[in-house]
Amino acid sequence: MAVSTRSDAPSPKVKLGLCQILVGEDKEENIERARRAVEEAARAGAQIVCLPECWNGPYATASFPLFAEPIPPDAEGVDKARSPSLAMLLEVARDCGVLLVGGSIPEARGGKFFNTCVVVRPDGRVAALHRKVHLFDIHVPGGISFRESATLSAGDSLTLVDTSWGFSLGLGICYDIRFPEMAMVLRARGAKLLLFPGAFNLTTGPAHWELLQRARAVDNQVTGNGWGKGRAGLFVAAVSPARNPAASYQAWGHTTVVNPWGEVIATTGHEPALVLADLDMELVETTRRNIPTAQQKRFDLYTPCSQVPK
Ligand SMILES: NC(=O)CCC(=O)C(=O)O
Repeated sequence: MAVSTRSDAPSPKVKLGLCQILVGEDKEENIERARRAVEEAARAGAQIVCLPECWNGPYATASFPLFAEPIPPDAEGVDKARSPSLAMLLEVARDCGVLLVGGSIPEARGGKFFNTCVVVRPDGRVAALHRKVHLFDIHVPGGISFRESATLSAGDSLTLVDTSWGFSLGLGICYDIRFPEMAMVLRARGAKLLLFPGAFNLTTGPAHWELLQRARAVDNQVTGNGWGKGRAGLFVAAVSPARNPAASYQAWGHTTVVNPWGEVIATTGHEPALVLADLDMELVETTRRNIPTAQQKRFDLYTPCSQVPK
């Protein structure tokens, strides 16, 4: 697997490893590929490792129920036969001693299916579950049509994970990145890194994948006085599957990390790759001090969008 790495962080505090893996029709193979990718990331020194959206089976509405697994709230009770993807995540996080953001897998729960990200601590305990809250239902004539809601249900809460490096990371899944309100709430609750397992496509990928990451990195902080030489916002990373020519849905790839100034500090093409980036979380503090828009917001002038008459 190609290793792509680039970072301008002056004093690295945490190393991120993003696994852009190939996903096919064979669930067992997908699980083994994901396990090997996490191991490779850990060997390369990654402390936080992230897999892509829907890595245990094809990204297709008909496949979600077929590849879905129960995700019991108490990981102790995991039945390896029924939840082999989850069992692997718990095992490999513990074996490698990494904080593992387990991309997403389809989850079977109460007669419904969700697109769910499991986060596992380095000791193998589940830290959080994020169920994709914005379902990918779009129709771009001549481009892409997709309706996740044909087989999936939406989650109903936002997810933040505290880390042993003294910062919280906010989670979203793919289409969730298009909703700045969600990023703003995660940031307001303390997120300094937003991670999005995702799978954009060949229509929206070239147009919006990088743009949205750069926007989310800076959009809470870009205006105001005192620019100085500071930087703005928070770190954002999005992790895609590699492109599989045999798949019905062609993933864009281009797993990317953006710093709080909105600069791409690590990225790759559409082949399988491990993308590494050193994150200096102090940059987040510096930028928030130098461009203090959080303190300058005029909430007295902003009618909440939900209350604006249609
Ligand atoms: N899997 C997804 O949610 C895809 C989102 C996407 O491609 C977009 O343009 O948004």
